[in-house]
Amino acid sequence: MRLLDPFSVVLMAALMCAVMSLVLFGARRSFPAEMRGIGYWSAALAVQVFSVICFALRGTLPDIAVLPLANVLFVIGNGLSVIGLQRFYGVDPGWKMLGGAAAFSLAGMVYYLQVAPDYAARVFWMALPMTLLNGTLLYLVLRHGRRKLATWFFGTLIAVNTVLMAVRGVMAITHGEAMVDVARPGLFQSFYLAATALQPALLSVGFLMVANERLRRILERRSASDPLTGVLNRRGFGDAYAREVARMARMRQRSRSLALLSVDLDFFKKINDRFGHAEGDRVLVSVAQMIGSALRESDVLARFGGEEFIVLLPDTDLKRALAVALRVQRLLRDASAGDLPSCTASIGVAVQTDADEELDALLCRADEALYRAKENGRDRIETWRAAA
Ligand SMILES: Nc1nc2c(ncn2[C@@H]2O[C@H](COP(=O)(O)OP(=O)(O)OP(=O)(O)O)[C@@H](O)[C@H]2O)c(=O)[nH]1
Repeated sequence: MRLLDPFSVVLMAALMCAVMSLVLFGARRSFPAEMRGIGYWSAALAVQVFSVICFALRGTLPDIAVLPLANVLFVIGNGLSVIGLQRFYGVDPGWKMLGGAAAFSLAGMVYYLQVAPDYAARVFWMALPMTLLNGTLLYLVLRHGRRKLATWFFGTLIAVNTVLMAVRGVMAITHGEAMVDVARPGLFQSFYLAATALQPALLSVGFLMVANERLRRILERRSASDPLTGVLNRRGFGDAYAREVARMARMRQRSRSLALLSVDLDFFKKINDRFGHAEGDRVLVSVAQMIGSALRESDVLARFGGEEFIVLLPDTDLKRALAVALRVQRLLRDASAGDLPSCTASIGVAVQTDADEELDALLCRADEALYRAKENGRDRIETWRAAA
């Protein structure tokens, strides 16, 4: 029973590969530089187009001129997908595996075409590197992919493909040439033909879905952080604060409290004026690191702009908040021996015990305390006190 015409299927496959290759090549520029591997995925598809062209020349040119090349290009195409995914996940690219798989397939193809012609043996031989490469793709997704819908879709496609490659290899040995020759009619042959034709384009869609998911996370992170120091910005801090207050409300314990430190560098304008803006930037980066080193994992550090940092201390009362503020103050003083210009900070401390209080009100109270620290001579810590 012939379900599919091999030539038409192969032609459609080549066209899909070519289009997807162009799509990925164009898309690669719209992704941030830290997202790597997309260019390799595009190259992988382009190589597979050439592989299909070689397969299509079968009959026009002698088998020995086209089949080894077509198969090796198919292996290289799949190998480049592996390299692309390795780079995408930040894993060292396995060039040796790609080279080894290509050499292995070339040797087998030439041997089973020229020396001991055997179609079934060729299919089995080719199934080995293809199963290895697709199995590596699957391993990479399982090991490094985030458990998201896009990853499940991508992983399932790769798993189906890997199983198909392995099954075809086994069937070549157990059932012989008639069962695995795609030029012959048959259900399995047609299924294999359709699946391998769709595979490169479908896998690329899966890869693009995973890449988009990564892009979404990167943009989300960027929109929540301060580009200079890498700590949270006002937006990110607002989200972290809202999460903390919601947690506080859930606990329904009146004794629970959180604290806020408003840390403002003293006479920072002088540092800029004397050493230049770039040096001022370096001081801000180093101050952010210093404050961060004085905090617990659960504490939240942010820079809203300028030379003011805000610290959120969950589950913290006034006494502990003052201890943290003191630690920050000491760290800044001690750092004056380093290569960067030294600076001190004034710190305002406010504590929140009511989960219904708004962030702006808490910030206002911390700022009032900060203002007093500035007024009273700077390089000081003041706590918010209700007006008498
Ligand atoms: N290098 C650098 N400087 C910044 C940045 N943002 C704000 N500034 C500078 O920080 C300085 C803040 O100056 P002021 O508000 O007068 O405060 P100050 O000099 O620290 O004085 P007090 O806060 O009163 O102790 C200004 O010179 C701003 O240009 C930044 O991202 N990088």
